[in-house]
Amino acid sequence: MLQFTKYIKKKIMAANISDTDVIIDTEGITVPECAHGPALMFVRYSGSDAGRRFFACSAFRDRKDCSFFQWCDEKVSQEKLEMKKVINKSMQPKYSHRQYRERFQLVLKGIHKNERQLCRTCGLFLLPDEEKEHEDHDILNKINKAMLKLPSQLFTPLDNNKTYAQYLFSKKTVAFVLDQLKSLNKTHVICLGAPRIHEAIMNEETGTLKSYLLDLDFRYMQVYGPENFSRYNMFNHHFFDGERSVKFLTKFLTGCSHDQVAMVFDPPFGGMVEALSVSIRKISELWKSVTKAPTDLTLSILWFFPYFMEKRIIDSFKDFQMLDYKVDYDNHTLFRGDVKKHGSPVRIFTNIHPQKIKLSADEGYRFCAVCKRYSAKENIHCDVCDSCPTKYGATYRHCFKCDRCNKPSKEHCEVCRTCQLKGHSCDKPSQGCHICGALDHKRRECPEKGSQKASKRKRKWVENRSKKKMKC
Ligand SMILES: C[S@@+](CC[C@H](N)C(=O)[O-])C[C@H]1O[C@@H](n2cnc3c(N)ncnc32)[C@H](O)[C@@H]1O
Ligand SMILES: [Zn+2]
Ligand SMILES: [Zn+2]
Ligand SMILES: [Zn+2]
Ligand SMILES: [Zn+2]
Ligand SMILES: [Zn+2]
Ligand SMILES: [Zn+2]
Repeated sequence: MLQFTKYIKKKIMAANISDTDVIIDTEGITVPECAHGPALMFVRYSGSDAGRRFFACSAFRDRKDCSFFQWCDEKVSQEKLEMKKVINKSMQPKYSHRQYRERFQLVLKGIHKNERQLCRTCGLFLLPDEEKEHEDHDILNKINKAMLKLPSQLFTPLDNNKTYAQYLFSKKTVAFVLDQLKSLNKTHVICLGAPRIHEAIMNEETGTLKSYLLDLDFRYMQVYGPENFSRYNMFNHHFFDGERSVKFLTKFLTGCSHDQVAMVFDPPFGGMVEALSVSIRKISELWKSVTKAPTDLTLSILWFFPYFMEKRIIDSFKDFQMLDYKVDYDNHTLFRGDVKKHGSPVRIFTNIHPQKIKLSADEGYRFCAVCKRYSAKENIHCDVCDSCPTKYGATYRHCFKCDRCNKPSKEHCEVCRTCQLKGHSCDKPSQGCHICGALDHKRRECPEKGSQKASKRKRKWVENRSKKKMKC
């Protein structure tokens, strides 16, 4: 299982540090749309088409799930454009938000609880005469009103990592998040890709919190009206109901003070951080303009992501910090093996001061007076680094050659000039810049970018490593 978890980690990192980059700046370019709104523009750096730009689906990372693909320099025929329109339409949900709501009201008020049915295969609450169309499907019967208040438990989790990656928080994590929001005096929460937090807030009896859900999952259009839910794509900031949704979200935020709002954000881990960052900034701008927040303030965000993506988040959001709290999921079986040993690898990244987010002593967290934050019990303060440096697993050990703390399973390698796992291969850099090989930046920030000497330099660098390795 440990090996399997490593495999998943590699895949998540590969989605973000691959030979393909997303190009955010598309000003002056006509961006085509797939069924999930405007496509993203990418460039690949290797293979026969290296350097050629293309458009692909922003939401789904497998062509099997959304086949949209178009070269940026391609002339698309009218016939193909028409065909794409037909495909996009066929991939939309069966009903509009209004129609889903009307159907749901009929189910709620017109059908006795013993007769109420949900087709879990289609994610659709059924009207009386529709049963036949779903004959071979997975049908849930006898749905009472209490069950309808917990849609995230009724719907089958869409846990394909390349599409919805629907991993749902455990009860404990939901309670933790709600407690934190309350103690931070938040009243309005934007749940971006966090249906379970939304559901818990909607069911809260005290009513101190209000929530607005933004999610790609069309099934929630049945349960929540537009005043609480909009179908939204977090990779291209696309509201499927356009301005109408923006108006509802604006209305939700209207009247509350800027510091009463927070956003809880749990995206698919394989998604591109750069694209997510753009959407976060746009939502933040909306919050700023509606609540008239001072320009130097930012929307309070709790972003759930694996610890090994820390650098990528901090690169985009300098004021974010990673908390030690280990986020627990109900259906994240992929992480189970390691979770038993070390706890979950998923953390919270936030721009809220970590001191304000109290972690329970009962679960082993303690307050580090030097760092002014709560740290996990294994995360012992290092006086040399002047921080609590352990990210995951056993307590990190200080390496004076690297001048930082590293995993205890690693030891310093004179060839790589960093701490590496025993038995690693010195000539295969697992991370770092594809152009010059340095570990402290990505291809995008490489000073050698665009230089003709770059590949020569990389070749030389690899050669040197191999020579050193032989000497070693
Ligand atoms: C990792 S799950 C998070 C669920 C959360 N842990 C909870 O329990 O509420 C990812 C969520 O993002 C949603 N999602 C996936 N792709 C999306 C996209 N492109 N835009 C918006 N939401 C998306 C999924 O439907 C799912 O609810
Ligand atoms: Zn698509
Ligand atoms: Zn069905
Ligand atoms: Zn510390
Ligand atoms: Zn240290
Ligand atoms: Zn070292
Ligand atoms: Zn090495």
